[in-house]
Amino acid sequence: MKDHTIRPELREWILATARSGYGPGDLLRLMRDAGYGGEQSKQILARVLNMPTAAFAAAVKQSAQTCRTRHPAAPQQVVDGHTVRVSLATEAPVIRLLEGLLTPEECDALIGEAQPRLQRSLTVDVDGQHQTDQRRTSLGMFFTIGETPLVQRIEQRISRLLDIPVTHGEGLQILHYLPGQEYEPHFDWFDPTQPGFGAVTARGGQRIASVVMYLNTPEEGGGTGFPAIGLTVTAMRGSAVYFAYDSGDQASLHAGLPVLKGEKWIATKWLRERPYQT
Ligand SMILES: O=C(O)CCC(=O)C(=O)O
Ligand SMILES: [Fe+2]
Repeated sequence: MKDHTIRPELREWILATARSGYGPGDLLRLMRDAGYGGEQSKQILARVLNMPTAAFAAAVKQSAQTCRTRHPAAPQQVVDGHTVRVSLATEAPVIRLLEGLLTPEECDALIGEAQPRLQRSLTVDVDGQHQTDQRRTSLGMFFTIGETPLVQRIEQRISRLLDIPVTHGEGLQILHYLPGQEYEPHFDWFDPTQPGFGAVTARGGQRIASVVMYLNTPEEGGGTGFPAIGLTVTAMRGSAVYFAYDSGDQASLHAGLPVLKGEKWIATKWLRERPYQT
């Protein structure tokens, strides 16, 4: 298609709409709603946005798979007959306290399945490499998606509760902390200014939300702290803290506070904006 066949008003409208935050998929839908054919719309949009048509089509496909989690609403949500109470909510950052996300039996069984496979926890450095880290002294392990019937059931429950496909989840991570062990304040999203950003987001894109599930109640300490708002969530068996963020949300800073007495077991589910499981 020749450039001169695109009317200047249309070109202006496309550019203005794209600048105001509409993605390739939205633009395509709007053009079709306005009566343009699918192929014709793709070609016009690719031309105005200065992209090869194939790259534009790939961007549409990607943006169609991009999603956000739904923040569970108070007072409770019933998922597959299982009641989850939403007992605290903040909006900046977005946090929901989820009581009864797991049953005591599920907590114990999950610990039992993870225990034989624990290893020193790793963190992801700025180059996307995994490494041991002084800031994170717990032992941990990862399940693969749907690895056991129990893991599958928990993943299904989270998926329904947050309205996001299971495929957007990273494998469930189990962590075990002993007295003195902690996870110092950090963000779960990947920093776009770091050199490893491309590598860690190549599959699944950015992280958009976390669910930290408490598998036991530590005798003392071991809550999850949100220092930007001065909030400490108590670690209590079966409950969970859900928090959602966009990259750069400084208020989502959080920490696994030191266990003072007893031990702490958690299961963490990190969610990505696009499918992570292929
Ligand atoms: O241990 C906690 O309470 C927080 C864990 C955490 O922040 C994480 O696994 O990303
Ligand atoms: Fe975290």
